[in-house]
Amino acid sequence: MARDWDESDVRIRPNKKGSKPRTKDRPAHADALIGRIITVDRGRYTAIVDEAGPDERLLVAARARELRRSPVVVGDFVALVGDTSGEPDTLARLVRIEDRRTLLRRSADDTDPVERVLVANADQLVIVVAAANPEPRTGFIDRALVAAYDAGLDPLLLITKTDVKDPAELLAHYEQLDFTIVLSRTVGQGSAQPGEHRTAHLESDAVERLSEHLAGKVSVLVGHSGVGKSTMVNALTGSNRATGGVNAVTGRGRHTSSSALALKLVDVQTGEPSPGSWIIDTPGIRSFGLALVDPNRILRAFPDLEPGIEDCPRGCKHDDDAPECGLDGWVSAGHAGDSGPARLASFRRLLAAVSGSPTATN
Ligand SMILES: Nc1nc2c(ncn2[C@@H]2O[C@H](COP(=O)(O)OP(=O)(O)OP(=O)(O)O)[C@@H](O)[C@H]2O)c(=O)[nH]1
Ligand SMILES: [Zn+2]
Repeated sequence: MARDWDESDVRIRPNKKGSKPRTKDRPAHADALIGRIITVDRGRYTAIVDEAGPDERLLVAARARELRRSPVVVGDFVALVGDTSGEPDTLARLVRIEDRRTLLRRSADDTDPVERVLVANADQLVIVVAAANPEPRTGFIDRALVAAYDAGLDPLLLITKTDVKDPAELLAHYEQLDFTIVLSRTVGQGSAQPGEHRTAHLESDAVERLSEHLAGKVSVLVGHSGVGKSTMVNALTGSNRATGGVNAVTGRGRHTSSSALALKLVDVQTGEPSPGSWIIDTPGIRSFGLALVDPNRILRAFPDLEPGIEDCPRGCKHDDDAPECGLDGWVSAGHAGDSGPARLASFRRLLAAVSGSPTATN
């Protein structure tokens, strides 16, 4: 379809204000291929085109001059022109970034308003913590939850290493929050079978449970070093990063940069790629600065509490230091149900995380 077009079909009207094409009226490069960005490395963008189709292939592209100042991130859908053969040593031209459905971003820290765009068009944020070794930090989880809600992603909490420690205490902490929690553990103390990699052997039920939640979605994984992220990603994608096996998808050797990387989820039963299911690993992202997040957007993640702010005084921050906050009355009147008080506490914990209050950093 799109290929029946040719450059001459696209009439770009002269623009009085400058040289920018009137993309709103008629897209420039209507003959372009649309690709999904799977990794970004030093100004080179790897895109997958004709995904799951007969001509599925990877293209390496560089940004067109007019996009020099526009960040292109993993998960972006982009328009590609020029040499789109995907042959070795060819370079396509990336001429347009399609509208983003969701956008995961952060500031460098909580007070720096400069936006870093991290991942586009993801559906889900998988927050990975270990039950122990390293100890889970609720401050990190809360912070990641805020980032997820702010970006429009569904959060999922993955607690690894439940063989090392019972996660009951951590689970109790999040009892009242309405998101999916998956527990995983290793079995057989990581005793490597011949032909197996040296990584721990994850209980297959846990891997299956998680992969059910990932099927058909684009999921971003975040977590601190050592929580078992790579171990899980390897189990889910059939790749082994430690040995550089990632190139089944990236077409390259070991992924050495610290930028995000999208990998295809593999069907645990058949070993075949699961269509439309992507896992985005983010080695460079350890936490989220939240300077960009408006407290009212956090509240949007608590629809059971939200109507309560109608009774708030003007400019109410809804936090622990807001004595006239309408949320207290709303909750004590029972409007938010039995779980209201805990939900309000959770909300205020997230608020505290945004403002960097010490109560959130446990
Ligand atoms: N006991 C136990 N060990 C695990 C589990 N999952 C992973 N591990 C081990 O934990 C260690 C860290 O795992 P990785 O997968 O390398 O952790 P990571 O989060 O990718 O860490 P970085 O590569 O530093 O980002 C490895 O020795 C794993 O074998 C688990 O469920 N239980
Ligand atoms: Zn209030």
